[in-house]
Amino acid sequence: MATPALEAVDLVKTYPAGRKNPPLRALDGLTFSVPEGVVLGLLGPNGAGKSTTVKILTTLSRADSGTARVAGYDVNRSQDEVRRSIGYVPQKSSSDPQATGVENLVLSGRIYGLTRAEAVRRAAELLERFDLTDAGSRQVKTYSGGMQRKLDVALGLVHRPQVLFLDEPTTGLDPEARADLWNEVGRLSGHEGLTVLLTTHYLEEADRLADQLAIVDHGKIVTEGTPEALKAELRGDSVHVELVSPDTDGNVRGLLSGLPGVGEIVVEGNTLRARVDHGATAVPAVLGTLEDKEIPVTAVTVSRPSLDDVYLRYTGRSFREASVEREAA
Ligand SMILES: Nc1ncnc2c1ncn2[C@@H]1O[C@H](COP(=O)(O)OP(=O)(O)OP(=O)(O)O)[C@@H](O)[C@H]1O
Repeated sequence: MATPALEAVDLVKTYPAGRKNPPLRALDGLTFSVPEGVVLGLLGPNGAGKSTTVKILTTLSRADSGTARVAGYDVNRSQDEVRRSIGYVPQKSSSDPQATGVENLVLSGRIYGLTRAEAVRRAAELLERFDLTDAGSRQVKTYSGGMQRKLDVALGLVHRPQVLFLDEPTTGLDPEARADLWNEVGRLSGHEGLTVLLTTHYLEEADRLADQLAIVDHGKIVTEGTPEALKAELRGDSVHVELVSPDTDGNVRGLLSGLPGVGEIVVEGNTLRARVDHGATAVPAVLGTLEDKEIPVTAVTVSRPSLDDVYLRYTGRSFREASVEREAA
C-alpha cells in the first residue's frame, strides 16, 4: 500500500496548568491518515484541537505521546525533512506588509534555497497562478484581505511542497473572497497532486473543499469520511421549527419526541431541530401536535441532513451550540 501523505496515530497533547487554569488535554488520542493528493478537512468548533494538530504535524510543537508522519517522515525524528516537504499557511499572515508581493515571494524562495533567478521565476509563476500579477509590485499593505490571503497561500507553495497546511484559511474574508480562495484550493489538489490539510470551523467550507472530512471534538476524531458519505449515513430528513417562544421547560421537546418517525430532537433558544424518517409525513404531525397545545410557530423547514446534523449525531450537540460553548469557556 502507498505510504500515506499524512498520518497521525494516537496523538495526545496536554497544555500545563496556568496560574488560573487547570491542565488542558487539547488532543486526546487523535488518529487519522490521508492518502496523497487528497484534501483533508479537519472540522471542529473553536478549541477542538485543530491548530494543536497542525502545530505537531508541522514540527512547531511536540505531542506528549503518539506518532505522526508527514510525507513518510516522522515529525520528531526527521524534522528537517518534514519542514522541507511542507508548506504552512498560518492563521495570521506571515507576509511583510511593507514589502511588495514579489519581494515577499522572492525572499521566501531564497530562504528555501532557490537561486535569485529561480526565486524570481517562481514568484512570477505564483503571482500569475493566483491572479496577482498586476498587484505584484505593490506593497502588501495595500492588498485587500482576499489578495493577502492568496499571497499567503502562494508563499506556502514557493518551494513546491508535497503537503500544504492551511489553518482556517478564510476566517475574516468576505463571501466573495472566500469563494475565490475556495476555487484556488480546489485547483491546487486537483491539478498539482498536492495533499492539503485544511482546518476550518465553517461547515460550508468543509463541505465544499474537503475530499475527506474528519470531525474533531474535544481532541479526538469522532467520525470521518467524504462529506457526502457522512451525510448519506443519516437516513431521513431534518426538520427545523422556529417557535415564537423558547422551549425553556422542555415541554415542546417532550411532546414531539413521542411522535412516530421522529428521532433526535435538539432545542436551541427558539429553534427546534428534529431528525425524522420522512419530512412529508412528520411535518403535519409536528404542526398538528403543536397546534393542539396552542404552541405558536413562525416557520418550519425540511431539508436533507447537513454536516451540522452529522456533527450533532456524533457529539450530541449542534455545531453552533459547541462554538458558543467554547467561546464562553
Ligand atoms: N499554548 C497553549 N497553552 C494553553 N492552552 C492552549 C494552548 N494552545 C491551545 N490551547 C488550548 O487547547 C485547546 C485546543 O486549542 P486549539 O487551538 O488546538 O483548537 P482549535 O480547534 O484550533 O481552535 P481555534 O479554531 O480557536 O484555533 C483549547 O482549549 C485551547 O485554549
